Amino acid sequence: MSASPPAAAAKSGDALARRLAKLDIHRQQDLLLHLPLRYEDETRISAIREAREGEPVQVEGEVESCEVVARGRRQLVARVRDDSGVLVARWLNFYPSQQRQMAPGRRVRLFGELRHGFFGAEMVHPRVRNVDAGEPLPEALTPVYPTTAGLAQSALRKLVGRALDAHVEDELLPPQVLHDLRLPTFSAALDALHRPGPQVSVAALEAHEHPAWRRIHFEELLVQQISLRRAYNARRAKRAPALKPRDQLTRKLVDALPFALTGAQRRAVAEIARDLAVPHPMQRLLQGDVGSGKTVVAALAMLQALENGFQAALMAPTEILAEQHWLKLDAWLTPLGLRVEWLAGSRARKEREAAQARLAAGESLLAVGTHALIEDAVTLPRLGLAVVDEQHRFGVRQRLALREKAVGGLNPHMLMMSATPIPRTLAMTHYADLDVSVLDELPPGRTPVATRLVSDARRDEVVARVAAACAEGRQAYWVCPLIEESEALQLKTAEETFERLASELPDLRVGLVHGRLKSAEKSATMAAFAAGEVDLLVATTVIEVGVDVPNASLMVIEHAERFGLAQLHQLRGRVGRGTAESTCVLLFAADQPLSDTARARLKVIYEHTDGFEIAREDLRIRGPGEFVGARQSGVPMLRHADLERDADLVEPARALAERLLADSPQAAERLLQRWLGGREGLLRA
Ligand SMILES: Nc1ncnc2c1ncn2[C@@H]1O[C@H](COP(=O)(O)OP(=O)(O)OP(=O)(O)O)[C@@H](O)[C@H]1O
Repeated sequence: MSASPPAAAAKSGDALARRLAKLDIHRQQDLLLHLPLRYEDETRISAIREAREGEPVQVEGEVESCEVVARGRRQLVARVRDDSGVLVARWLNFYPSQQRQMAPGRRVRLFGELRHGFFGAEMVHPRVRNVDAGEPLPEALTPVYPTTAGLAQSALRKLVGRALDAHVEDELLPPQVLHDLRLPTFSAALDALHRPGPQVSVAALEAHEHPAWRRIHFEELLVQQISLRRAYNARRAKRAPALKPRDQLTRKLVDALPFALTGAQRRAVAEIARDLAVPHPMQRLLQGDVGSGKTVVAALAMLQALENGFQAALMAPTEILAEQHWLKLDAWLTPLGLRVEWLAGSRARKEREAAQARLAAGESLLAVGTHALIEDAVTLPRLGLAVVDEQHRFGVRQRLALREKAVGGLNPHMLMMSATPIPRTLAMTHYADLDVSVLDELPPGRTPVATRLVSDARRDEVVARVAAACAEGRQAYWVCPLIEESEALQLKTAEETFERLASELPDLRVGLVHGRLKSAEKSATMAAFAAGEVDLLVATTVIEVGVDVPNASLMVIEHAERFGLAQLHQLRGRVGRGTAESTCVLLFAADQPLSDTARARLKVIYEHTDGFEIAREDLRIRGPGEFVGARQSGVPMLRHADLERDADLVEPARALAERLLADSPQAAERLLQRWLGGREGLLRA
């Protein structure tokens, strides 16, 4: 895009190129997709006397006078007259060129907001255009583009205009799709957005409700699908060990379990088993609602690797969670004669080194741990399956690091697990490069958790309820108020809550866990709670995921209005895991009004128990951002499309992406080029 020499031109061309690069405009055609933020209507002229206040208008008249007034700060003050009256225009900071534009006798069009003040009509800092009498008005609305310092709207408009003039129709979508979805062609959409005619409603354009926008949204979603699908295909072309189902260890585990697998678990196990048997790396996301039983599904997948002489490892983001998994796997697999190695920061160095040595020598085939698993000292030479729990809490690099523990170019299969249900549109747009298994069925015998919303003015009654539940031999959680701004304050609050409850409930054995405790203390307290030696566990959100104590039947969450929906759902999921009737009490602050969002969240959690439903509501309330850590996942970000508004376009985009990749790979490639240019690699890094 930079101008050609001579030197001076080249220099200013470079500066321009740098500014454009800031807007992510690197090629001529990037200008086409640099779409307006809003529009100004310069297609009509208002009479000064009749011009409406409070909205941008254009007036035209002759400059009667123009002078620099030094009243405090220097101002440029001009009077402009049309047939209906006079208007005063003012500039606080001005250039000599502006003064020249406003020379008395010149004819001007002023664009800006007009006020009818005490001294008559006034405009502050209007935009000025010198015109000849009778000069025609522009036929299109004036687009206003996102820009950057040093790049004027007018310059950007010219560049876009030139790119549009040079653009030749380059329709890459099949006519049938345009017809079915009632979309304009690419060129027509660009024209409509960059140069909308005067009859088009500015409001509809700015609200992205015009068919031209729909075309852009669809194409952007399509490009995202193509890009994800290509990544998927590229991965499936790589080689991985074929881990055939041999039904030896897996059968033994299924027979030994104290429960029968649910239908959903059996389905997921079969999907995974099929993937593992293929000599290409699996990349599957296992999504399950709270308490749906993901761990056993992971265990069966790991055993399939073992049956084929390969190792398997499971990594979880927190020590509490990793330890829970380890305890479960250890209890299930030790009876089968298997050793499960436990790798976490808190383990004594000697024990850790011994475990690492057994894994490195291939004597041990199974490892469970935290980030400790991806430390340099760890090798898993025959790693055939890497399982990552709560995968969105890890960075891309960490997930890859686990896979790279294998040696000799071995490419392990990956199973990722998430306890945060993700709405379907979001899964399709962010995880289209993964296969997804869903556990949408809870083990039988669970009674739904009753949710109560209680004002904290009635805290005493809630404390009494805790006492009653524990007197019946049940256990309870009390979740401390969340204080995101300060970890120190969070700690103090947790300790105070603990002390207060311990003194209010002298007959109960009360424990405390929070993020700042040493790992050994944390796991001792958790173990005591699991063993029924602690009645009431006061905790911060460290217990959010994975904690599984079926005898706990009461959960109290203080200042529930401060928690996010996914968090509340996860926390509530800590109870109702046994057969006893369980209750979750959401205490909310009585002394201050709830924000609309907080109220909406509490209503959703009160009304719904299904995680997928809650996730859909959550998406509606706060948008997709926090669900998936989109930036981390390396998926190209959507600039124009909106998953909520354009939900109906996602499925057609997915279908067309697959079709294009199969039947017209060139069109798919050109779409990627059009939208991402050479940047796809960067975005996916
Ligand atoms: N089919 C089943 N029938 C009965 N109990 C089951 C079944 N599957 C798993 N469980 C038990 O249900 C509990 C929850 O299982 P698990 O901890 O794997 O859930 P999870 O999906 O990880 O949930 P969370 O994300 O809430 O931790 C465990 O105690 C587990 O042993």
